[in-house]
Amino acid sequence: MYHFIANPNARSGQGLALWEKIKLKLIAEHIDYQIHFTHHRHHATEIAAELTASGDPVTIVVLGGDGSVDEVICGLQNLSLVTLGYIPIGSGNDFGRGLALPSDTMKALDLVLHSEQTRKINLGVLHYHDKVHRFAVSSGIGYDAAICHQLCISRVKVFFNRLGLGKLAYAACSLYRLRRCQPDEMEILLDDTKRLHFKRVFFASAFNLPYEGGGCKFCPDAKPDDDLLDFIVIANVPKIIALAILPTVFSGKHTRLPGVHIFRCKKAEVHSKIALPVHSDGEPIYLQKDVSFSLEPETLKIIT
Ligand SMILES: Nc1ncnc2c1ncn2[C@@H]1O[C@H](COP(=O)(O)OP(=O)(O)OP(=O)(O)O)[C@@H](O)[C@H]1O
Repeated sequence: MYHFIANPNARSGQGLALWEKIKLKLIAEHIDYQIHFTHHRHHATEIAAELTASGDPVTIVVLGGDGSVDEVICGLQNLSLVTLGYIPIGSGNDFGRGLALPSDTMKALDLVLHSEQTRKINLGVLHYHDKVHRFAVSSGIGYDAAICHQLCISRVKVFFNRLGLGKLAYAACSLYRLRRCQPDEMEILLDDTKRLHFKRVFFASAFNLPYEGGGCKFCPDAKPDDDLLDFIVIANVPKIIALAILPTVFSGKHTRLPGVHIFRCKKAEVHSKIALPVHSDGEPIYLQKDVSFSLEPETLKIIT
């Protein structure tokens, strides 16, 4: 039995129409399934928690964007008994991109239904105050999170999604937020031993997969099954250089530029002098000064 958790609102409202196409194929192939639509933010977390509470093996298929994946993994219990399939119908789809899953809806469905291959992946964990929040792709503090916060409140994403140009929404918000960004000091501690101090930090982010922001390859070498996080800090360069770095992240060539610092670790603690936006898989986690990133001890099985 496949449990589909579907965000009808993904890609600015196109999720429902895509589900109708999927449903026809499931019926035609006599697939045993249940559909669970999300009705509000964080609903996918509640559904995932209910589906995995019993302690029986369960196959869950997420139909949505990176935000939906994030909400589902945050609800999962008994990780070792869960098999997760993913049909990317969001605007960013960096989870699917990072795992090289098909971007075409029907091809992704075909893979979920007929592939016999699975891959065990790590899940990241963001810690803030006394709270934890899992992430599948990336989580960060500063400028990249400010872009995510902006995307959530602006109409730009809806506008570009209607034109089928969802990625441009991220580009537009990146430029808008860069003008307003005030880089400030951060203390960073990696694996309890390596202490770093940066004076003018744009952002500091932990990556489980290479891409965020709809295809920006910030950590080109991040692997989801190496039991490590790739940790990037963009700091100590003038804004004009930060602006020059932005287009190079699509090719991954930014790693050679000044101001780009990439580390590999199991745990990163960040203490920012000022409260800054935080995100987990693009979902806003308010403003924070102290956050840390680590890995979930258990892995999650993904249909690939
Ligand atoms: N029924 C709903 N109505 C309104 N918002 C919803 C509903 N279901 C889920 N959401 C919210 O929609 C947000 C975005 O969802 P999702 O990530 O699936 O799509 P997307 O934003 O188009 O894709 P991406 O995250 O890849 O850019 C999530 O924060 C989720 O909480």
